[in-house]
Amino acid sequence: MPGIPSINGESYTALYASTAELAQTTVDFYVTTLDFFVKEQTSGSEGGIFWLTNPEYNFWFKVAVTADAPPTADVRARIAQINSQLDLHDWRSIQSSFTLKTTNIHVLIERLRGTGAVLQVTPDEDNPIEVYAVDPLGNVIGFSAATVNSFAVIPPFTYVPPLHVSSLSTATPASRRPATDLMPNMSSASRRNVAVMTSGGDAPGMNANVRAIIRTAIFSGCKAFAIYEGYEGLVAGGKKFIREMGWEDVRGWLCHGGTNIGTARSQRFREREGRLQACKNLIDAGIDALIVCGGDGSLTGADLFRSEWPELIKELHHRGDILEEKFAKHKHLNICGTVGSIDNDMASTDATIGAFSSLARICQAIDYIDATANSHSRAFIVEVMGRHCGWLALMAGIATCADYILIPEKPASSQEWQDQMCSIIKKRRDRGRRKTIVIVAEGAIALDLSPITSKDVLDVLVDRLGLDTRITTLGHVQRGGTAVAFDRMLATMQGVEAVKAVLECTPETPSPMIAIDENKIVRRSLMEAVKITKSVATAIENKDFKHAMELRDTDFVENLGNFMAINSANHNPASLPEEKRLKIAIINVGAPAGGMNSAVYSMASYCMSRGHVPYAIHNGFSGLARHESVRSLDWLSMDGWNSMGGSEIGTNRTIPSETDIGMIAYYFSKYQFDGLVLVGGFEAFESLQQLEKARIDYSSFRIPMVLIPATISNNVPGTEYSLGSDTCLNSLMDYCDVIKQSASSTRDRVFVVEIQGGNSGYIATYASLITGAYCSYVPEEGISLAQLECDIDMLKDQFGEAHDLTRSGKLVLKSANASKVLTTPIIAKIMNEEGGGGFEAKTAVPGHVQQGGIPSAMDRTRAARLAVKAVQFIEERQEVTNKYRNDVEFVNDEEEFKATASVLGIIRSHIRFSPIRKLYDYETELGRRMPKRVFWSDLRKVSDQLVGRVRLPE
Ligand SMILES: Nc1ncnc2c1ncn2[C@@H]1O[C@H](COP(=O)(O)OP(=O)(O)OP(=O)(O)O)[C@@H](O)[C@H]1O
Ligand SMILES: O=P(O)(O)OC[C@H]1O[C@](O)(CO)[C@@H](O)[C@@H]1O
Ligand SMILES: [Mg+2]
Repeated sequence: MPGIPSINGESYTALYASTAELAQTTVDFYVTTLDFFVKEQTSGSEGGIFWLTNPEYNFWFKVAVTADAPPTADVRARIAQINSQLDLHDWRSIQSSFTLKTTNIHVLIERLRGTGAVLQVTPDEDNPIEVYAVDPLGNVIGFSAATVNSFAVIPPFTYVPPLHVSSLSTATPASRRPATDLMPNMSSASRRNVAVMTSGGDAPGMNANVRAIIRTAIFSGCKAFAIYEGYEGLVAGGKKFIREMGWEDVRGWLCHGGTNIGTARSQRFREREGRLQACKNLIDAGIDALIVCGGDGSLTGADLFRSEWPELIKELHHRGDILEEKFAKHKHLNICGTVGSIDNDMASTDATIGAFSSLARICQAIDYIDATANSHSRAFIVEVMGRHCGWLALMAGIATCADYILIPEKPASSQEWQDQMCSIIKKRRDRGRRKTIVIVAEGAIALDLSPITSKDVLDVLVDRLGLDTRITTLGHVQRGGTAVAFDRMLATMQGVEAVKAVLECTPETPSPMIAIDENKIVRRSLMEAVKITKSVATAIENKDFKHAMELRDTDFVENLGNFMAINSANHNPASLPEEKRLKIAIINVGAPAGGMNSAVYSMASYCMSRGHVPYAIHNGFSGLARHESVRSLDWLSMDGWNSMGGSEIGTNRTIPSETDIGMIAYYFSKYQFDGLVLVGGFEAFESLQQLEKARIDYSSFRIPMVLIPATISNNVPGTEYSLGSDTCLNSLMDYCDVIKQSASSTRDRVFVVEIQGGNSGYIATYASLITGAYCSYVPEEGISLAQLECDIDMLKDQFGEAHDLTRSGKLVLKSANASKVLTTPIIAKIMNEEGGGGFEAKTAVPGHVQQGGIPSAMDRTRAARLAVKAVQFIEERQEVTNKYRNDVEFVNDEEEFKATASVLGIIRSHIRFSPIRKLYDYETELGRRMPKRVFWSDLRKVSDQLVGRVRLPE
């Protein structure tokens, strides 16, 4: 050991790694930069971040050291001083050691040696320290966050062969570019051979899931395998069915429908003998982690396989089919489920991969049928899939305003459903509706569990109502086509999380299933999820329908309640007594966004079902101030609005202060509104803030007011989801798919696509993730020349590697506001200039096409859910606003009163009402019209990771 000099006379205790570790030295590393590092989300954490590099292999990684201590000026100064002492390009100058001392810890980087960097750490007694390595994209890798007390050794690096060769090219100077192929990741002991399979009915998004799993596994230093033909392939085994996959093998898969690795319904796997063979095949292929993407059946099979594994392997060992060494190595099956099925019938997750794509197909078909039904004044019975689950039928019913739905979860006696259906349809027809749509889930049943078929429904409509009726069975069209934006995102994020999960699992960890809870990707217990799913079937078999419904996710129950209420509109007696009925206004503010019409329709219909009078304020606040544009909404005039884009009641960006707020207050008073629903983006947010502020002067504003965020930019503080953003992503995705196809066919072409979104990079980031764009430039990051140069170099390399032989079109997405100087045409010009003829760059500007035409099924159904919640909020807060209606004194101070003007948002796994005052004062960057915190930053890393983009350290 060389002597350890002290810096600035700091004292420390030196502890050394085992000499065995040091003896394995193969390459020297050196510190290239040293920065101050604040660990995100842990207030007061601090430490140092170190970039280590190995010049020979062009490989970089970071070591971060943090401690729970507030960063002091003293610490910052000391780190800066150490920084200045380092010659960043001469490793010899730091051959000897240096010390970092923060308020709580000493960190000594004694020597940075080939197979591992030795960190020596002396923690303050009460403050254990987290030491971990992160890769060049900032992901925590191999050496997971661990609490250490004395020292930590970054495990040996493994040279991963360059599977995505293009990012390995030496054309870019080694000093500037980390090679993502050479991830150090984990010790060989913890490296895994990760396999993925798809099973059950194919579902749009399965390919995105497989792509994410394969690439994340490779990125993490694992070998990746695909098992072809589902469990059938697993039972058959061998190289034909269990194939190692490379980075390039899944290129372009994001936009493919179905599953490229095949799927099956396997009888053999249902037998123990088949599973025994599957066990052997997995072990023979050396696979030690299996990710199954499938529906309830597939995951039930996976759970059974997991539980039987110890017995299966023992039997194989006993028979002599596997040797001792393999028996010891594979004692535990590391398994994980990603839920892929159009049926959305798996418990513990809000959505399965493919369900929203299927819903989109159904809605599109019903939109088409609507036109012909309307023309002939006919009734149509549309039969949809879903097996024993009514989710598709229910959500399609909400999205298309169907007249009636029949689903397995809500069986009724023949008499009951026939009477109810006929009564609703008759009243609607009497009111002038020319068409009738009934959606029948294929699993619909009556109380005695006998199936209700489309033909049964047809007979009733013909015999009792005399309607000219047709049946349309949508069939496998529902499973076809490319995945919608949400499914591509869900599948990708689930894939990334699944690989993380299998790498983190220990034999003690219960097998996970990757789920989504509102807007958050979460891990759930596979066993639990399977258990609950099974109990739904059992409850139905036992005719315990109430319990079956309770076992479905809460939003299923909520959506069903909403459908029933909205559907009854003003045909049934109102559900509230006279004295509780209100006058509620709705207004659209800002640019048009998909789902605005559905929000108005659902709000008005729900109001009618309760006995409230819904009013629409047409043409925004300027419309109201100038033209008294208040109209009550009648049911028939809103017929068909759900499938229409834009805003039928008009919308504009005027906020109250820009028009006559006194007039607005006057009209609120004249119409005696008891509540206001605003639907819109940042202007709606500002409008709500101004009305809230003006409550002190105008008592007519002392009513509950709620904002449903609706903007393609998704930049409203207090929510992670705005209506219209999904529609926008889908239209942008379709646009990008077409552009990419053109670029790929022409070969060697890059399209720089200009994306809207104001100062929010949300759309560009998500679009990049779901289209497989090479990169996105967003306002939050700006565009550095160094990064642009690096990107151009990488593109050049990648096109160079492709040698014109493969489909090699690329997309670069650029938010219009990412840079004032580096505009879209200029970026394309620079690319052409600097690309050295290696590729051609062109621009594409989708402009307002991004607002989308017909709103997506997700925007329509979420609009309905949020609109009902908004009305419920207004009902619930009446008492509070009444209390303060004449009490100016409290208007400014009372928390409960302030909270009656709120934003209705989805935040991670919660639906939340956040008081506008709190959001405006503390969580908004007014100048940039943005929330202070964006929730999607991590997604950018995933995006980069999945296309092998190299990100320079900031
Ligand atoms: N109880 C079980 N035991 C063993 N294997 C099972 C079990 N249930 C299902 N599987 C396996 O999973 C395969 C797929 O199951 P299933 O046909 O129910 O589709 P799924 O995964 O539910 O997807 P989807 O419903 O979307 O078609 C089956 O063919 C079978 O091989
Ligand atoms: O494609 P298959 O094997 O006929 O199965 C159809 C079934 O698969 C699903 O599409 C998915 O489970 C169900 O909705 C439908 O009942
Ligand atoms: Mg199923």
